[in-house]
Amino acid sequence: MNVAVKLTEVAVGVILDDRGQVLFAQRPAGKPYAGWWEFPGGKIEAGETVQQALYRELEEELGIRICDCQPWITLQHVYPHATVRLQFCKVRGFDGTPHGREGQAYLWADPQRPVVDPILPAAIRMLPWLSLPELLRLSAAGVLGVEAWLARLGATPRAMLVLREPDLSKPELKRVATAVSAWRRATGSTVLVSSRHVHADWVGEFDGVVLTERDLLAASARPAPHQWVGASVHGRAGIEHAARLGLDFVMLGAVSATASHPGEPGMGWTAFAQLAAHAPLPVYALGGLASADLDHARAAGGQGVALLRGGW
Ligand SMILES: Nc1nc2c([nH]c(=O)n2[C@@H]2O[C@H](COP(=O)(O)OP(=O)(O)OP(=O)(O)O)[C@@H](O)[C@H]2O)c(=O)[nH]1
Repeated sequence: MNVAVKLTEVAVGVILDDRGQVLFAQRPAGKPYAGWWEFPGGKIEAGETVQQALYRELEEELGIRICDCQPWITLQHVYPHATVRLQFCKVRGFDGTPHGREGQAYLWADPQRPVVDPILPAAIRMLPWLSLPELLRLSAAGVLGVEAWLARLGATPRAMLVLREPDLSKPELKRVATAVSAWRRATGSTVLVSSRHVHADWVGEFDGVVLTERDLLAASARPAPHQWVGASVHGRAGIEHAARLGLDFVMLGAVSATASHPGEPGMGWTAFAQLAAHAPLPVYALGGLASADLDHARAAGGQGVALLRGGW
């Protein structure tokens, strides 16, 4: 028998300050999971949008009026008391000073060292994702030329880089990978390698892997032992499979027309938003973009932008 599950819709605010700290609130006595820490928010009432519900909840709970709020992650979680669909939004701007109007404790903390404990199971999944940058750079030695790109890499401070070079010869790849390893050590950067290169002996030290969509769809488990695992996807099937495997992010594209695929129009921001704003993991916009597109990506529910030519 198919029993319909009642879904409780919840709007959640991941409120960020200029130093990257987030605001945690403690669930008050009398509620399920009393004493556990969470991000502020609450149930969406009939007829409300996510943003309207969050505006109301944060004013009621914390006395603040949000003015910069974007969708980020949507996920379902089954608790003994309810099945919830949580729509996490990033809040980067608000008026007023947060104060616990319902007597609950709250505090600002670094999401990588949150000091509060215990944190609700569905909220804790956001913490590693909060250390992902908004700008992901894809190596561009093949499109800009090896020497030109290595010069630009050398002038680039700490960043998250995906090494993906489908068009270089083996000796060129080895030279690029050696330089990338040295840059990684010198700047404390994070380097992820495309799954098309991951078994090559030249690859050097790196921090994670980005699966091609083909490798993603062929995988039945998250590849071990990497700190970060992402995937490159073109639509809903890829996003859903990446979420099932517990990956950290996807790059979704192409959003705009790209020089790599002349004549093919991109999916555009509307289609990107329909997928990204409902995705259960962070989604970078990819394809024909520049850092000036970051505002579009944020507004569309994206984690940020992944840049090839536009990143250098
Ligand atoms: N606000 C919030 N709720 C979360 C988070 N993570 C998470 O699983 N939830 C779940 O989402 C649901 C939110 O319901 P709530 O009881 O806080 O909502 P509310 O303030 O409207 O409560 P009320 O109807 O009792 O007044 C709870 O089941 C809670 O366990 C989170 O980070 N923030």
